[in-house]
Amino acid sequence: MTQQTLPIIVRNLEIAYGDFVIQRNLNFQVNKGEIFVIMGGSGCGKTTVMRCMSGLKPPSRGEVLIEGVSLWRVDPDRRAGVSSRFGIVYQSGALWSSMTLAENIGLPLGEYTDLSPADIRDLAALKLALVGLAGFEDYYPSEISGGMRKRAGVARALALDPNILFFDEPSAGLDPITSSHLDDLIVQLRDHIGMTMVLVTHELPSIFDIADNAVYLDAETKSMIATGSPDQLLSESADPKVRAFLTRNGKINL
Ligand SMILES: Nc1ncnc2c1ncn2[C@@H]1O[C@H](COP(=O)(O)OP(=O)(O)OP(=O)(O)O)[C@@H](O)[C@H]1O
Repeated sequence: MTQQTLPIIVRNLEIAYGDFVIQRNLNFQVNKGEIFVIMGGSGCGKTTVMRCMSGLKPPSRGEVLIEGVSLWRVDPDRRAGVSSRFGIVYQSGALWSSMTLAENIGLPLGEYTDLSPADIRDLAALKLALVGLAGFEDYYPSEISGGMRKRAGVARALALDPNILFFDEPSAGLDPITSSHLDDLIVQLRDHIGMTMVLVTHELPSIFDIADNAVYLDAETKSMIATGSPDQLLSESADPKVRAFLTRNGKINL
């Protein structure tokens, strides 16, 4: 795959808050149609790296190439154009509590398209059906379960037909069964729509069940110490931190 067709290349990336560097020397790529996980212990910078990859926070050094376009070196208008092809699913679902699910999903459609209100409603219903919420158009977020709210958050992120979907801790606050259903949905969307997915998570079941490739960020050295498929990292990584992370709680037997 050439640089132009690779969805995401992260090159020599450094992220910082003010003078405080969180991660540096990050180099990895995300292939088209893959589920890519950013993993690591609490506070190592996973969410910040994802914010940088999705156009929300500028890096202090290095670059993020999206299909060959350097996201932080182009002008803000071009960056907004590239970012408009991203969908972001936030931990909380980020739904407006005073709006129905259909209205929540219709919001970006009303803002960024010329579709009529009737078409917007139809499209919102279609996106809800895609995530298994057909018939829930007129429900308010408070009237559905936590797992359903996450799905509605996914439907909203799908509203503008993104080519890359970013998830921040999709399983946060969900029980293991609901979380595994959400993982199934992520795989289905990738398989049926061919979207590229980037997930921040430290949930081992998700990492081993759905990730094609991953990067491990280490808080101590402030850099990535491994990248590859989780199975490959488990069997080949000599780094004790990566092995400890992937085998913690005795969930995986070596
Ligand atoms: N807006 C901010 N200003 C200053 N420091 C911040 C800000 N947001 C995060 N940080 C710090 O940056 C570091 C990385 O945070 P980040 O949320 O990216 O890590 P994470 O790996 O996603 O954490 P977690 O797994 O706990 O959600 C942390 O030390 C955090 O305290």
